[in-house]
Amino acid sequence: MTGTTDDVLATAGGSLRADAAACRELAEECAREREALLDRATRLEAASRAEVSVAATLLSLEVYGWRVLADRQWPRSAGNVDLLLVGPGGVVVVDVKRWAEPRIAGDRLFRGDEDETDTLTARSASAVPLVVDALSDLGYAPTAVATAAVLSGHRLPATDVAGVVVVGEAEVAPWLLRRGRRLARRDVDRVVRLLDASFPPHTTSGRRASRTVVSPPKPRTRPAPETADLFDAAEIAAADRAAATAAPIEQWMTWLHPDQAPLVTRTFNGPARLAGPAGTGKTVVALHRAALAARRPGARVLLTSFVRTLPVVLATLVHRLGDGTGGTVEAQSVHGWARGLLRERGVRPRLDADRAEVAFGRAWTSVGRRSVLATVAVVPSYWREEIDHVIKGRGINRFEDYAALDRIGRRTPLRLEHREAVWDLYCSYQDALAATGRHDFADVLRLARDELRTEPLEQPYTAVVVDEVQDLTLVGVQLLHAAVGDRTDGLLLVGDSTQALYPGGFRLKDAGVDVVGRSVRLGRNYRNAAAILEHVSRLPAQAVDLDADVTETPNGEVPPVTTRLGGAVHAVEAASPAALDQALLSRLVDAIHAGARAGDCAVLVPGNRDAERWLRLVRAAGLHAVSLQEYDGRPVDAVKVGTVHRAKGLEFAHVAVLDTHPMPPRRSAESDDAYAERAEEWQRRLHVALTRARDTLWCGRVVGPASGRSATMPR
Ligand SMILES: Nc1ncnc2c1ncn2[C@@H]1O[C@H](COP(=O)(O)OP(=O)(O)OP(=O)(O)O)[C@@H](O)[C@H]1O
Repeated sequence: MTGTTDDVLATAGGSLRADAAACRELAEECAREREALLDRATRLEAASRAEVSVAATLLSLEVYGWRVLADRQWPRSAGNVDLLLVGPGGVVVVDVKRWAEPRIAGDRLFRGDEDETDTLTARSASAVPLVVDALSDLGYAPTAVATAAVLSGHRLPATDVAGVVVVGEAEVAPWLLRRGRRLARRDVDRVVRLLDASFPPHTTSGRRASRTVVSPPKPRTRPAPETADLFDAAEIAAADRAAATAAPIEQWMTWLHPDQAPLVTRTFNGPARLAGPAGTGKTVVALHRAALAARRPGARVLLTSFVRTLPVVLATLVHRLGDGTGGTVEAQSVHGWARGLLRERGVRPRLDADRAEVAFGRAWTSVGRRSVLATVAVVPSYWREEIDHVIKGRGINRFEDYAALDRIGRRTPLRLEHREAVWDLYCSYQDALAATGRHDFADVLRLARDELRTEPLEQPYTAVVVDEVQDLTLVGVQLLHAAVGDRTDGLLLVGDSTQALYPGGFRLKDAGVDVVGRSVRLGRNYRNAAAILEHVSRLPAQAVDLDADVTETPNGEVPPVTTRLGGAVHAVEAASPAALDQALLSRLVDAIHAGARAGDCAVLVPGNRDAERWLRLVRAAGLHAVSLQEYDGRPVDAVKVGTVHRAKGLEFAHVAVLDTHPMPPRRSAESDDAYAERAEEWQRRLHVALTRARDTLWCGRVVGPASGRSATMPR
């Protein structure tokens, strides 16, 4: 069959033409792909230069003990880490970003108009567990690992974006140097060795670009800046100086002992209790748990204590621990928090301790003094404590409950007629207080608890961590319990019964808090040098029965063993108070002139008036002094002066304690029971004071006629 001439000419060479068109199309596709690959290569080279530049900046920190592992492979996956940093400030996983227009708005990170926050956090969420996992064998707490995105070629102070520190290249070195000290030098070496093995260097041989990953280049507003001269040696030197002054007593541990580390990540399926003698790291573990809880999505964490000044100090420490990353922890005293809650609910309690004292005086004069209570050989303040701590502190509203109450920790037995008289005194006190329109501390907690019982928090806390719980009343515990409930890893009660400073006690189960099976006792002392611990162990330890029926699982050695050798105890006996003052002042001045840091020294005294007097004395001797009322946990170059109550939960390298008689002066008309109870409280306070000392302890007391007491120490 033949066609027309036109048909023949149109058909001829057709398949070759089609092949040619296909070749041409492929050539154009290759050309586009070539362009894209070249563009990608250019961007990768720039990114690589950015990583080199950041690495070079960080290498300059080697003199400060920082080590840099560059371009590491994730274990069991194709991912990589740009830089892994290990140094005195812990471990930091670094992602280097070479972006043209980074900016932070609110708590989001943008690249131009594009919100990159989720990509940023997703990367950190996949990298951090791998590092934590690698380090867990060494007892390293998860809170020790930070992630940072370094913006190459930009200036930006370190800012927390959803748990990742976003920092300009120029500010990364000062930021690292400012981080609290977390690792000793030999630990840095151990961690580097471990990470080096777990995260091998990325292999470069045989790498091929994949055609499928090639994407058309994104339009750019302007090219990302190449690294300029952003690295400022003066800034680094300043940060290093700041880190050096921050180091001594406020330094924070992330290197937890293997006994402690599992407690940070352990899941408690309800309220939990962390017990153990002074200095065993209870607070450290609690702060790690608070920092970790704050990193969880939707977290709302409260860190609190009965001691007014302690939460501020703890907040400073937890901030150092979390490095300002990973959510916030609210830190407030229990009373401060309760008052805030009441304010929000439109209730304005008028807390007035002085008026309360006057109201009690009236009640005692009109009712108490004429009752059978006047025949009991105790001082009137005993009855005030009975009302504050036993009746109001335990939330008792009905006489029948008080009549049947097991008065834990109270030694003076009260028969029914006594209890009736106490109840009358209580009612009279309440009337007198109501007449003034004022409230006492116990009222504030009770009002807040009742408020929460009527109307629970709209957004309950996800975790509430309570330090020094032994000093909280039963109503206080109920209040905090109501703020978090029985949720998993919610309520954590931290404390040591032997350090209770207030009279009366209760069992947690009476407060409706069940910690059975979730109560752990720490036993290894990290604070007190051996000589100090030995000295303290000679004092009788008096425990109020906070959770008598809870079996604590020992975690570590019991009885406590110290991890710090050496230390020194100076026991001074003077013939008069003036001679004792003089002895301590000379000691302080000599120690500081010999090179001791004023900020590492503390003078602990029994009462507020003694504290004011000692502030004046120290200043008159030409030294700087700061009241523990004002101390917020940040390093200060001044001798810290305060009462034992204000020193709770704190520690100092050198501590001087005044009035270290093992027994209080006996008051006239005080029964044996009443004196024994007061002596127990006295000894617990002394115990708290002495156990604040890390390296040296100075104990002073007046002996002989001026003291009115015997100087014998119990054996
Ligand atoms: N694993 C550890 N390694 C080294 N030091 C540690 C460790 N754990 C805790 N410490 C340090 O021991 C000291 C005591 O810890 P912490 O204050 O937590 O004790 P505590 O049990 O709360 O004491 P207290 O009941 O007296 O308040 C602190 O200086 C803390 O940094």
